[in-house]
Amino acid sequence: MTDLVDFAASVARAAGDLLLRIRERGDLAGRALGDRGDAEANALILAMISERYPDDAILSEESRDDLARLDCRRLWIIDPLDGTREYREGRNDWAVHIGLAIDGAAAVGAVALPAESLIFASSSDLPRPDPKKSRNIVVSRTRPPAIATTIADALGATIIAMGSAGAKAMAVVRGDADIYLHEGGQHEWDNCAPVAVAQAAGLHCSTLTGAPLAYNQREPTTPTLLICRAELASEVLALIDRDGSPE
Ligand SMILES: Nc1ncnc2c1ncn2[C@@H]1O[C@H](COP(=O)(O)O)[C@@H](OP(=O)(O)O)[C@H]1O
Ligand SMILES: [Mg+2]
Repeated sequence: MTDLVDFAASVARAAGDLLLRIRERGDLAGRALGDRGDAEANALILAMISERYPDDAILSEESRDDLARLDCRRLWIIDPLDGTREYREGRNDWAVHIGLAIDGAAAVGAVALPAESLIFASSSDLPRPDPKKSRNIVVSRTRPPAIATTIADALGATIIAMGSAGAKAMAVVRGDADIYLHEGGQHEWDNCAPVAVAQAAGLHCSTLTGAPLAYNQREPTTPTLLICRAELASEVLALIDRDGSPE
């Protein structure tokens, strides 16, 4: 497994460096910048994975979905640029996701936060921050879930809006936040690598009903997402249940 984790991290690093170079060139802006970053990072990632692991299937946000993946035990699930909006805006909260699902579970992952020169991988040397007295909940900048307010009120927590599923999940891994909540749907590439890293860091990962997250599904979507400190999971899930299930 170490080889796979190191490889995922090296791919995330290479794609992140490329995305930084494209943005720093300064010749593109807005949608054109996002499109160029998506396309070039995707091409680099696909080339690196297919050269090293030619028998593995790949699911990418930026490539046609080949359903032959359903017959493969191993599926690389990649988002070359998660938080495209934030990348285009010159912000730091965007990420590269390199995940590997094995038998439908998020087994290996690397998440790069290139604008912060950080890479997180599903290895054992992840930060294990101590719980703080004050609580933070990270949510989407553009699609904050209504349930976050109920949970923030109950826990006395502060809601922080941030772009990118990877950046939010890594905020919990780093200890900057305690809970990441999402509803309204995502695709498997938005959360496979972040969940692999979060699980390796000992965090709770599930849907908002507490159901396990599944990967390499025919329809590669995730209804809702909860990533939080393990000791908060039952309280948060009970609050969501009491409020009325979002699914
Ligand atoms: N309701 C929804 N349906 C599909 N994808 C969603 C979604 N809400 C968020 N996402 C995706 O999840 C990622 C993180 O979103 P957010 O920053 O709002 O939390 C984004 O990925 P991309 O930037 O790769 O498109 C976004 O497109
Ligand atoms: Mg994404």
